Amino acid sequence: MPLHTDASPLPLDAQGILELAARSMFQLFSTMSQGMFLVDLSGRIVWVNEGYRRFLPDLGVHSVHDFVGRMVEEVIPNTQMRQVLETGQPVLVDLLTNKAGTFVVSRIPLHGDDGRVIGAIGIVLFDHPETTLQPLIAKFAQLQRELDDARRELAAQRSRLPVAGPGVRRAKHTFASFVGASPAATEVKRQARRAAQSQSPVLLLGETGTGKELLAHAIHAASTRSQGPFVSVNIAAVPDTLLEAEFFGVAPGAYTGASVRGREGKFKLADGGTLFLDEIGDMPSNLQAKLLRALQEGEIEPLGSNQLVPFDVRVVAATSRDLAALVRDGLFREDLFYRLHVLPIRVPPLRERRADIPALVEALADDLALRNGIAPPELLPDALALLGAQAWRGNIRELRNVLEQAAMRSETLTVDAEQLRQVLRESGVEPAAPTPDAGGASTGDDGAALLRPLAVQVAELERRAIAAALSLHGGNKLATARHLGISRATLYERMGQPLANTDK
Ligand SMILES: Nc1ncnc2c1ncn2[C@@H]1O[C@H](COP(=O)(O)OP(=O)(O)OP(=O)(O)O)[C@@H](O)[C@H]1O
Repeated sequence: MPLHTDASPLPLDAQGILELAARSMFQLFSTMSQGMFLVDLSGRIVWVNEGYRRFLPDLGVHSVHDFVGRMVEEVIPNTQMRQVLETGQPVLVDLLTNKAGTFVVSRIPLHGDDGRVIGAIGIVLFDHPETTLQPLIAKFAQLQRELDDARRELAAQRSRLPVAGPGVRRAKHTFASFVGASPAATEVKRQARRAAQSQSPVLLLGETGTGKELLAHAIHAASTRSQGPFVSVNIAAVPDTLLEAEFFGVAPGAYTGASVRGREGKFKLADGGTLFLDEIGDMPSNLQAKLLRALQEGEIEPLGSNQLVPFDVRVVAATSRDLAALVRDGLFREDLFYRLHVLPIRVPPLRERRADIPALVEALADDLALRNGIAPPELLPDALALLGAQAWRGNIRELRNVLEQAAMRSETLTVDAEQLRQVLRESGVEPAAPTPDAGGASTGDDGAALLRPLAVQVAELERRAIAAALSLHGGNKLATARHLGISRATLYERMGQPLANTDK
């Protein structure tokens, strides 16, 4: 292709092309950047473009005449232009913070014909990077957090301190972290607080993302074992073949390839503290028997050892599966079920406590802001109403994810209903239409509902209580009646069924 045509008159010589390229790039930077200025070899400002002038008031300079002719350090605090003049090395991207704000800047030396530095050019690529570069900064903040976590875990493994090995920590949450003041949330916290006072096993039952793990931490933190370790095992996440070693540990040199020092299992690591067994419904059946024996005897037998090791652990188990149904189907041992089912707590799904949504949104937004180094996203009223109407099958975890994605996409840090709809659709959920009280302003228990005849309201409450207790106990009527503090006969009567003697 010819370089020199009438339509595109490119110079033919290399020098000409270079000069043209330099001029074009200079113009590009001048228009695309937020501002530019030039200093001579002594560091004196000799030129400033139109864009840069708007920073002058924040730098405390009243006119361009007070800027041009001054030494760069006098008017731009923290500038690194002098280093560029002295070393001749460009700084392509840097953050500069001074009284005018934080800026992403470039500094490029200017060379004379003989190759020597004769000055430098300063370019403000972005101002307010905390908003313009938000996705980048958020990503960086997240990577930094992950790096910090990994470093902490590594340091603790090295020093073999049980408090910070993977899954071994002091409790991260207390009851104050469990946000919610609706009747359902208050009741679950009441039950969990009572459970914290006891040494018996606790079984947390509830859909995914309802806060079972958070409650397990809180129970530990409020128990007499709070100074001991909190150790968790997510049974669904560990391959079946590794679970036994994970639970009970491995004796030194137990098998070819086993470490000479052996490995402590989670039971031993949790000694004196709480062992949280998450997704207990996924426990393989051969291990169920071993877990039952360990719980009954208070002793474990590490793999490859024939010695029994005592442990002192309080077990909190959790599952999102219907454990009673698993027992009925022969997939979960009944004796283990009863061993764990001493203090069952049903953790309600979010749709049963919609009144908590505004408070949860506020707490989650603050937490997101803290973790990502941003201002908390602010939800407009239509956005809150939309959130209040969703089914939330993934419960609070899903709410958190939706908020996080919406906040990351919003350029203004306010989130409206349309942005949320988009996020919901992209995660495969068809958004439900907002309902008038969906923002949680009303709990649904007040207003017109409270003015209905008392008998109607009492009957409705009774129906809901029985349904909830039946579901918690997998349809077991005896356990349901006990839970509700009524006789089995009363339960049948309220359910409108004849008393069945064969029923448990
Ligand atoms: N009441 C609450 N207040 C504030 N945050 C909550 C609450 N409940 C849950 N969360 C947050 O929601 C997320 C999911 O909670 P958590 O992991 O405890 O749920 P889970 O029931 O154990 O879920 P899974 O069954 O999937 O393990 C976490 O980020 C947790 O901090």
